[in-house]
This record gives sequence, structure tokens and C-alpha cells, in this order.
Amino acid sequence: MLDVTDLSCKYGNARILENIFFTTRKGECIGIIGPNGSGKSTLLKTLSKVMKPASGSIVVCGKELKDISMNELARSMAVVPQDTNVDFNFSCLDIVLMGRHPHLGRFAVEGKKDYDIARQSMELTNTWHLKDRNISELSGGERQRVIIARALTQEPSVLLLDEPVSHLDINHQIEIMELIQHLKNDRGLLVIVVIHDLNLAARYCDRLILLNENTIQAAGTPSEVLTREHIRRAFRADVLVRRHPMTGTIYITLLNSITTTEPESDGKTIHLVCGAGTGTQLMYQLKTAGYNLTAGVLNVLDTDHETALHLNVNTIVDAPFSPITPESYAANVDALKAADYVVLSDVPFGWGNIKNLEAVLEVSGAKPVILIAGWQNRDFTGGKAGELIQAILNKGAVEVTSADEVVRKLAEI
Ligand SMILES: Nc1ncnc2c1ncn2[C@@H]1O[C@H](COP(=O)(O)OP(=O)(O)OP(=O)(O)O)[C@@H](O)[C@H]1O
Repeated sequence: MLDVTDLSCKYGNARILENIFFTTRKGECIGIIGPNGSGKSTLLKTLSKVMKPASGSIVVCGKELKDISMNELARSMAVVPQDTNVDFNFSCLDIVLMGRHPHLGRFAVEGKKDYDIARQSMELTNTWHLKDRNISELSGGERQRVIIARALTQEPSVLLLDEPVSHLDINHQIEIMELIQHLKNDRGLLVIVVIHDLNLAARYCDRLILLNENTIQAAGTPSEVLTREHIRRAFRADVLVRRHPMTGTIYITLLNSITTTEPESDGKTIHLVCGAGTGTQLMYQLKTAGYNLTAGVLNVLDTDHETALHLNVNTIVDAPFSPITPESYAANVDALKAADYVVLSDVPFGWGNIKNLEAVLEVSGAKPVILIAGWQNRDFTGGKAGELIQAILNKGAVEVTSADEVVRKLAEI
């Protein structure tokens, strides 16, 4: 529907984009993402013929873009720019009706059909109540929605939007993204949207194009593109990428800007005994502090096991909900012996994981062991776990109360 082959874009001699290839289909939403200055708006301007490409080809609905007149293009493609400021004193309805101009004859005025289409578009974008207001008096979010209504009034088959939700509150953000979903699903529009919010991109876009370093760094489905590694490289940010249990789409949590991460360790190794989510914050903080981390024994599907996978922590695992096997126990003892320090989270102990305490006891006294307080309330073995922890403390383990304190304590050792 809109196919791009070997496109490159320049401002003067400044090379902005090159080697851009992608194809699109009717009824899909493509998100253009990337760090500031990576060329997202430039790409959109080139696709909409506002800017001439330095080289390459853009084909819209089977025809080379360079051979399509602006008026003809406006009948198949509508654009919602990043800056929706309008300096004229037009009513919102007048602005929306301007979307009909490409369809009208040279001297024709809008008729009932045009009004009906404009009204429909304004109702879809929840702006009909603003029809008599002066566009220059609207809030940024209201104006954005009016400009989207104008774009829809063009009855395009391709809709390009440059950061359409940047001025909107979260409710209106979802409203616009759901409108986009409706337009592609029910009207078969191809939507290409520049979007900064990676979570909205993951949720509403079928495919993403990640621009970085003058070209496409990654393209594909949201889960193919929004990996920790891709985000790290493009945005210089450390994130957690997970699948949302309710929406089923992936979501991203920002952890840290990479430039602020200053390792505090000399590459020492810590073996972490944790489980049931008690190790998640610890793993992240210890990794951020620069320690090499191992963990175990964890059950597959335990929250901490998932975190370990995200953070590339070498982990000894057993099957979900299974007690620790002799093989895992032996591997855990080996990992404990190989580590410089041992950290024991405030994990609840039952008969399934009590062997982890026996393993820690085996190395206690030989190396620093730090444990997080709270075990007294988390002993589901009728006192056996408490006895083992007391024995570990008797061998010189240090008890602290938080993950932050673990990091501080380790820095002191
Ligand atoms: N008119 C112009 N003349 C010269 N350089 C420009 C022009 N417009 C943009 N640039 C430069 O081109 C590069 C890409 O800009 P562009 O606006 O396409 O990036 P973007 O990815 O949309 O950024 P943002 O996320 O900040 O909106 C930037 O380095 C920018 O400074």
C-alpha cells in the first residue's frame, strides 16, 4: 500500500536517513519509534511529499509518489503534523471542512455530504461540541483532536500522524489510540504513526520501525523490536520488558539511564538465594552496582526466575513447584563456593526450598553472608528454617533490613 525502497533523506549535506526499506499493508498500524533526532518526522515528511527524498523510491497505492500531484495525494493520504498550531480565526467546523477541499471541484462549495462527513469525523474524535469554537482558543489536546478530525474528513486510505498523543492526557491518549485501532480494523486504513510512548506503541501498533543512527535499527512486531537490547542501544536506557498479564501486550518499565550507571564492584561475584519475588529488586540493584550474579535454586516460572532471565543472571533451576533435587542442590553448593559473597533474601521457606538454607550453611563462615531480616515471619517449616538461619547467623552472617542496605554493606566489605 505504501512501499519504501532504499530511501535516503538529507537536509543540505546532512545525511539524516539512508537504507530505508519497508512495505505496508491495508489495515495495519505501523509505529515509527526512535530517540530524539533519529529522523522520525523527517521520514513522515518525506512519505507525505512535504520533503523530497535524496534518493530511493516511495510507492503509494501502486504509484510513485513523485508522480502524484499534491491534490491527488490528499485524496488518499492525510497527515496530522506534530505542530497543530493554527494562526487563523477559524471555527473548528471550518477547519475540519477544509479536509474536504481535495474532493471538491475548483469553485465548488461544501455540500450536505461534506458536512455529514465532517460531523462524523468530529463525533469520532469527540470534538463535535467544539464545532463553533475558534480553533486558536482550544487547548493543545482539543486542537490535536480537531486536526485529526480534519484528516479523517479527507477520507484517506493512508493516515500519517506525527506524535498524535503528545499533548493528550492519558484518557485522551487511549481514546486516540483506540480511534486509530478502529480506523485500521473497521475502515481498513493504513496508519503510520510516530510515537514516543513505547508502551502505547507496543499495545496499539501491529509493527514497529525503530530508527537510530540514520537508519532502521530494527523492524517487526512489537515483541521483536522492543527488546531490552534494542532499547538499550537506541535510547541508552535500561528497561525491563515484560508481558502484561491483563492486556497480553508487552510493557516496558524504565529502570535507569545507562549513563548514570556507575559500577561500584570490582567484578566480584554474588550468589543470591531468593524466590517468590524477594530477589527481584536485589538482582537489579546488585547488577546495576556491577556485581556478577548467580542465583538458585529457583523454580521455573517463579517471579525471580523471570527477573533472572531478563537480567541474564546465571541461575540454577528446578521444575515449577518442585522440591530441590539432589543435582540442583549440588550445583547450588558449587555456585555458592565459587561466589565471593552470598546474599540471602527474605524468601519464605517451606519444605520445597529448605535445602537452599542447608547449602548456604555449608559455605557460611568461609565467606561473607548477608541476609535480609524478616525470616522469622516467613518460616513455613514449623521452625526448621529458623534454626538453619540462626546457625548461619552464628557463623558470622550479617543481617540487614533492605536491598539498599545489602548494596551499602557489600561496598563496605
Ligand atoms: N529543517 C531542517 N534543517 C536542518 N536539519 C533539520 C531540519 N529538521 C530536522 N533537522 C535535523 O534532522 C535530524 C532528524 O530530525 P527529526 O525531526 O526528523 O527527528 P525526530 O526523530 O522526529 O526527533 P524528535 O523525536 O525530537 O521529534 C535532527 O538532527 C534535526 O536536527
